Amino acid sequence: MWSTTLWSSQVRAVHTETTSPLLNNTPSPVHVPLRKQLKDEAKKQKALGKKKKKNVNNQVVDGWELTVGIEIHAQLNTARKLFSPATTSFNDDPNSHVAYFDLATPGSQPLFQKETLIPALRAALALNCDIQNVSRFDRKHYFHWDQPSGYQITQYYEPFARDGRILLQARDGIAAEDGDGISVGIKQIQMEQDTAKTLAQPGDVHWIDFNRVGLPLIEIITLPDIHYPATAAALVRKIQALLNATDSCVLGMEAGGLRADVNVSVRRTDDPSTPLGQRTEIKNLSSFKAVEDAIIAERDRQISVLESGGKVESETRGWSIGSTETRRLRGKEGEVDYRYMPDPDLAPVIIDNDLVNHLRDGMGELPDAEIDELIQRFELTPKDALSLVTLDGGNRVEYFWNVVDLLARRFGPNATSPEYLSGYQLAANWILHELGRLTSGRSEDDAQDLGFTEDGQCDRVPAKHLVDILLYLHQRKINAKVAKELLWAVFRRRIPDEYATIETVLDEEQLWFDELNEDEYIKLALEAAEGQEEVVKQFINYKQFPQGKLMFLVGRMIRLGAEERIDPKEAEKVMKRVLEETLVPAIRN
Ligand SMILES: Nc1ncnc2c1ncn2[C@@H]1O[C@H](COP(=O)(O)OP(=O)(O)OP(=O)(O)O)[C@@H](O)[C@H]1O
Ligand SMILES: [Mg+2]
Ligand SMILES: [Mg+2]
Repeated sequence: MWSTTLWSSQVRAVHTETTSPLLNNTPSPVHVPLRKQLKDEAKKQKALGKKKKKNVNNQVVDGWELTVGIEIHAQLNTARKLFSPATTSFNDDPNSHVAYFDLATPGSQPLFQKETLIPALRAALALNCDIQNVSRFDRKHYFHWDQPSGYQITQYYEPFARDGRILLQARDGIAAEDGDGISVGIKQIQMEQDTAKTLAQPGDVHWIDFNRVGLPLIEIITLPDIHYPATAAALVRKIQALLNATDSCVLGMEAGGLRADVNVSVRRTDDPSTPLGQRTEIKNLSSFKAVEDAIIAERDRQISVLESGGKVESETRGWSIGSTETRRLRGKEGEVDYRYMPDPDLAPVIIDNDLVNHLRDGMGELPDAEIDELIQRFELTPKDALSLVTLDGGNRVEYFWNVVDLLARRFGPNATSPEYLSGYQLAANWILHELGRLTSGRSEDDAQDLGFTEDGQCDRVPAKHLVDILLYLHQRKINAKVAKELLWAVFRRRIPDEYATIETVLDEEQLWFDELNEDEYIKLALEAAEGQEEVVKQFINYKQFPQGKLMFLVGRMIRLGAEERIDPKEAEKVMKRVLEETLVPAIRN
């Protein structure tokens, strides 16, 4: 009876005259993908030749204290909607996953989908919350086309999780003013329904996609514990990483699976007894940068209002990428406007301690512990370790672990001994930087996702191919240039079928590194220095070692020799030794 394909791939047009003052999701202008917005903005800035004030230097305004509290809405990783058996979908045909209840069809009733609790509980545990054994659902009323029933079901009076905490460390990218770290309180987490998606069209037409209506969300509400814009962005980034790591939410901000509302207030620092200032709320931010930029803009706006004798109004504001100002959307609705009431159609949610303990035991390693492990085991920099864990929603680090396993197998019984450390480091470096380069693209065609899966597979660059390339490079059987070309060939699927393995490619194309032997390097160094007495003289009694001159001579070596037989690092070493032991003494005498 519950149809999940109520409207098959149709988009209905709705004509509107007015918009509700209470609408939650303000209709967006004609939809432009985030990636394109970011690109366009970069172009615009470039064209203007504008140098923006760096955010790093803009964390504090003398005489004022900023206070921020954040509400994060995240889509739970579940198969079904919160109160209907319609399946969840991303990017499917519009209105293809809609049950009667989702449209508030008369006679339909909510059916709580219990399994949606599992990812919600995992998220709450990762944020150190107290799970409430009893919680309830309430109705929050407002009238807008994105919510057909006229109310959103949420948890207002009794949320399922309270009193959590998240620790932010310096390596998470918090403002320098916060020092080594800061703990931000989580006031509560509640489950609630998502709204339908509105796609504004030219003219007075809005398309509505009800696939999203009723999807399960959690709203994570922090205490107003944040005082610097960069720390706010770091908090959202870290919560996203935690939600990904616990599989509570699989989509990040860029994919629209996570949205943040920031609440901003300011107060003068001269009298510490003054209460917090009046907050305004900026809704629906969809990137970490937008979080930081919008807070800075709103802080500065409030300060100038107050400095000119005005009063900050309680209001809801908006922000668009690339702007320098927030804009008023509407006065902030109060609790009275929403007419909250317990939902009489839904029973209380009872959560047993056994379930909570079971989930806590099965949580696995959280990002902080994983970053510590990467730093300790492979001596990665905190920055690289953090990037590895954060990129691709945590999928890239899974790929790294797969590569580590394969490498260890190839290194043999002593795989954990220090002599192989540089091999694992090379892998981390390549997985972060060289693989990153593949998609940041030489051409538009390359600008695509590498498509890492949750279990760390990558169809475009299979781990076994990468391991072959890295091993040959590490053993100096190929040089870096060939290694990079091979990576591109793998990525672009340019390796012909008959070349089944990397080894056959190297054989067939004669790409093995046939490095010069020591005598040949020395001969080449001497040859490169011929007729360069003036340069060689710079290496006698220098104040600062003339590295530039050394590299000039190395450059000559590479041009004179067979480039594919030279390792530039080795050439540099030999050149330096030849200068010190032969060429300089010859001039001195
Ligand atoms: N003076 C203040 N300055 C900055 N932030 C504040 C201040 N007072 C409260 N906050 C923050 O504002 C947020 C309030 O969120 P909450 O969901 O409780 O209410 P709401 O914004 O009225 O609800 P909703 O937007 O979901 O309808 C919290 O993150 C809180 O920490
Ligand atoms: Mg809220
Ligand atoms: Mg709010």
